[in-house]
Amino acid sequence: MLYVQSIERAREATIGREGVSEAALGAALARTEAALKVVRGWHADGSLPLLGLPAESADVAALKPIVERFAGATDLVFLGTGGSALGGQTVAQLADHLVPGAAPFRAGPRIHFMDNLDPLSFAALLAHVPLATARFIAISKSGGTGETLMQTIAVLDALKKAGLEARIPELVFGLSEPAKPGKKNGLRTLLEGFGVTMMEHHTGVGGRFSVLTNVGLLPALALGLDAQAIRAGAKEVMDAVLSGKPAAEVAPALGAATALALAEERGKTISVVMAYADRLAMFTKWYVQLWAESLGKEGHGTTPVGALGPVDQHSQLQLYLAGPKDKFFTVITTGVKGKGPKLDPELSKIAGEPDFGGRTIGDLVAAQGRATADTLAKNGLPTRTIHVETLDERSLGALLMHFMLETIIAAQLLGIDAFDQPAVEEGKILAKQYLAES
Ligand SMILES: O=P(O)(O)OC[C@H]1O[C@](O)(CO)[C@@H](O)[C@@H]1O
Repeated sequence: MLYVQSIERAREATIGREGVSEAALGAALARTEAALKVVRGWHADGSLPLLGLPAESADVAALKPIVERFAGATDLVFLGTGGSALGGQTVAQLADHLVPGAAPFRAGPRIHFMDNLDPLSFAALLAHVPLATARFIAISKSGGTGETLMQTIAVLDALKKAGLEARIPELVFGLSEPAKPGKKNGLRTLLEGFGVTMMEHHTGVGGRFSVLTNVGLLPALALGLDAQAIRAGAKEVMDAVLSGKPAAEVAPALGAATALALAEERGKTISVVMAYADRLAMFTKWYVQLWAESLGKEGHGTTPVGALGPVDQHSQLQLYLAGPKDKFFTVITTGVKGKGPKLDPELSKIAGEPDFGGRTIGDLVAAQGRATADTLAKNGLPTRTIHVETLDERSLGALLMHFMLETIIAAQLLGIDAFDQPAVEEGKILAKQYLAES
């Protein structure tokens, strides 16, 4: 198994009355059998293409010629937001993207995910990025997201003003849904007008579920990662779902049942995912969108919170341990024992920490992850642990698939559609209206 999940510290039998009772978990698991059946049916009839992706590889191979066109680039600038950026960034962290201490020294092109629209940041990018040697990749499933359209227009304009208009088809790439009669796709129309190569966003895979498509795997390949291994890891989890085993033995099903039972029985309306690895920081942000946008409907949903260990022990843990008992915790650890600098015994003694001597930084981080899970449990707070011994493409693929399946199964249990986000549209329309009036 690429990861090991345990819900023992979420059970009433282990932690007391804030934990899920056997009866409530049993009932949720019984409902989960039906949800699993639905998911297996969707896989069999192909009606949810995401479920078949882990077994595919031809589409990944087809990205090679695009990635070859990035060769020699000084900068790769990804334009896009939400599901069009979070999966790519999550995967890119395996190649040290946004990893303190490592990111500035990584070989290869500089990576920019301009996912948040901030005028000062975007102006800074355009002022500093060498336009002639950068590649710009605009990603939007709908092709109508205001942030992405604005960024793309600004880039095209900058290229034109720099006398690079003739090179736009070489420097700019697009990724969006195929043209549909009667459906506006501003990004596609704009870029095609400049002769830009357009890649197709899978029509059957929603943005926040798109990390295993070209949306997440193009950045992976561009950073030299093994995209097929990401798919292979995801396939192991999908295979477990298809194995026909009972829900209690299928990790994403057990996770969904536990989360839902804790929300219903014990009022755990906040789901904190705390990962003890810098390279999982974006994973927690990806999870937040996935869980929030998929389940926050019709008065349902629990509020996802991403946290990073050990740093957030020094900001959030006090609240988690002594604040309202409204949270379900997931602590994700990796096999860091023995990793990193080994500490000098003499210096450790002088610092008043003789036990640090001969130990590695990874030894401490491993101990901290374990201690946090145990402390939460000792305080009667329901905690699931997920351990990934080796964080690499395969295990990340497995984690991504686990959480996508857990979310889909949770939506089934709640009787809601995991794949739309109708409430967000209202604000988008209003913002465009205010802009027109300004
Ligand atoms: O990929 P698109 O269509 O630009 O959408 C970006 C994001 O905006 C949302 O539609 C929400 O506003 C997300 O669901 C999506 O991931």
